[in-house]
Amino acid sequence: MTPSASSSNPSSNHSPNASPARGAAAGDLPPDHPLRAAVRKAVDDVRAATPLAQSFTNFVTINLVANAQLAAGGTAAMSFLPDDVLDTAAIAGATYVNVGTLLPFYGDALADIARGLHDLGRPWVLDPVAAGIGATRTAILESFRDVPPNVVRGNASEIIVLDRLWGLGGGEAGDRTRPAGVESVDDVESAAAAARRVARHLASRSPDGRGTVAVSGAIDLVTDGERDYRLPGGSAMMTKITGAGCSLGGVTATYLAVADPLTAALAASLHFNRAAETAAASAQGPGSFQTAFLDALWNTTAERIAASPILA
Ligand SMILES: Nc1ncnc2c1ncn2[C@@H]1O[C@H](COP(=O)(O)OP(=O)(O)OP(=O)(O)O)[C@@H](O)[C@H]1O
Ligand SMILES: Cc1ncsc1CCO
Ligand SMILES: [Mg+2]
Repeated sequence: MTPSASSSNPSSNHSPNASPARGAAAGDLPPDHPLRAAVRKAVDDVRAATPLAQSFTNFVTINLVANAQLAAGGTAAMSFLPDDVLDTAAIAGATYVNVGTLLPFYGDALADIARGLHDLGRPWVLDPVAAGIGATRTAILESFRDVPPNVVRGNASEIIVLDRLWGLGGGEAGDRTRPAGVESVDDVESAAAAARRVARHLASRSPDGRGTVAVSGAIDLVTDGERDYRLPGGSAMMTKITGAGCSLGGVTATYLAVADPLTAALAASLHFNRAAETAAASAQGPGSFQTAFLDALWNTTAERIAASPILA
């Protein structure tokens, strides 16, 4: 189906010459580019190995996160206590942390979990949902600064705020944006500089020197701080189901269980975009779209995901 919100959706434009981004002279990566082989391998490896990625996530979308991880080929486990999360981290391929809904004990718990994951050297993905709203969430996100994740996945407003909270050089006078609840009020391109700064910060704190930020929106942006990759397509129907972003974060953790941060973020975002296009073609509205989307996550081939437009 074609929702009215998709009139500006570039999903039908898969041309290598698709307008990439403000000021960027980007072209599609060639078919033999190593990143395409890495993405294809990650998709195959998840389906072969069914890796566990655990989640500490919000209670609005927790079921969709688990189901998307299963449909992508992984397995799920949800945990909220530091001892439970850190014991599970030892056997999980990666951990997903989402700060969408907070409870009083989360402040201490999440600071302990981030420190523990760092000390154990276990990879994790942060989804800084609603960054900038509430002193408790701000304190939690600030506590991650020195023991940060390997991947940050969020919408544009969340990435802009995280850059500011971590004092990475953004936050010019007057730049006081924050999400409207969990929704972005900024477009992806306005978060590009912040995304690069956050990615470089992640890399600087990681023993392997790698870190990646994925900014979701009409054209997703994935950056390792050195190079930007723009991923057109998907469906605006994704904004009509709750948890599209949360489940993308969970599936990014699934891919992080088998791949490096950049490959994991690319594979998850590309997988979501292709599955969303398939789902939109048959859905009658948000309910059937969510069902069709899970089916499409399951059925989309590694070849199709790896052949996606990747503008760099
Ligand atoms: N206009 C759009 N056109 C195509 N795809 C979109 C559009 N907006 C969002 N998406 C896709 O939806 C998914 C979730 O991105 P979004 O930016 O909505 O996350 P979010 O705001 O964190 O969502 P939530 O917090 O509600 O789970 C991504 O795969 C993204 O590519
Ligand atoms: C609606 C909502 N509220 C807190 S988290 C969440 C899910 C989308 O991020
Ligand atoms: Mg979100």
